[in-house]
Amino acid sequence: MAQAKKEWLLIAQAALKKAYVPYSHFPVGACLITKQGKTYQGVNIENASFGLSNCAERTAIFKAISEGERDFAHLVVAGKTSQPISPCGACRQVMAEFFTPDMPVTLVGDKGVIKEMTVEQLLPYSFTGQDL
Ligand SMILES: O=c1ccn([C@H]2C[C@H](O)[C@@H](CO)O2)c(=O)[nH]1
Ligand SMILES: [Zn+2]
Repeated sequence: MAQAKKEWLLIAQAALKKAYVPYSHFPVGACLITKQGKTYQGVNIENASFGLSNCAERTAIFKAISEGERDFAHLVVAGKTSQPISPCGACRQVMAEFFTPDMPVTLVGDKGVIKEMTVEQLLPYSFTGQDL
């Protein structure tokens, strides 16, 4: 694996311990990489009103967007799952909003198994601004 990608993986996994998950005890970490190589970490942040919880992927995306970033190269998502973690539907839709269909998304669990997908593979035939 390329050195940069190893580092992104470590950044996503390091985020796991910052997740705020008092209800699910299911931490998720993310590392979003811009085309210029800057990284944004994200974690899931839960709420006593469960539906207000925010996933790690969207936390990383919203952090970057609110800092003015628009051009992204890669997203890495890490879970403590036996299989590579599977992003939820809401996050897939937000990915489709901000990422190109061919952008790579790396999914990892805690057994070292890595799944490489693209945004389009995660959400085929997505609804976007071009449909409006
Ligand atoms: O890809 C995923 C899947 C789930 N979660 C969060 C949402 C919730 O806090 C917890 C359990 O669903 O995991 C993420 O952050 N990312
Ligand atoms: Zn999600």
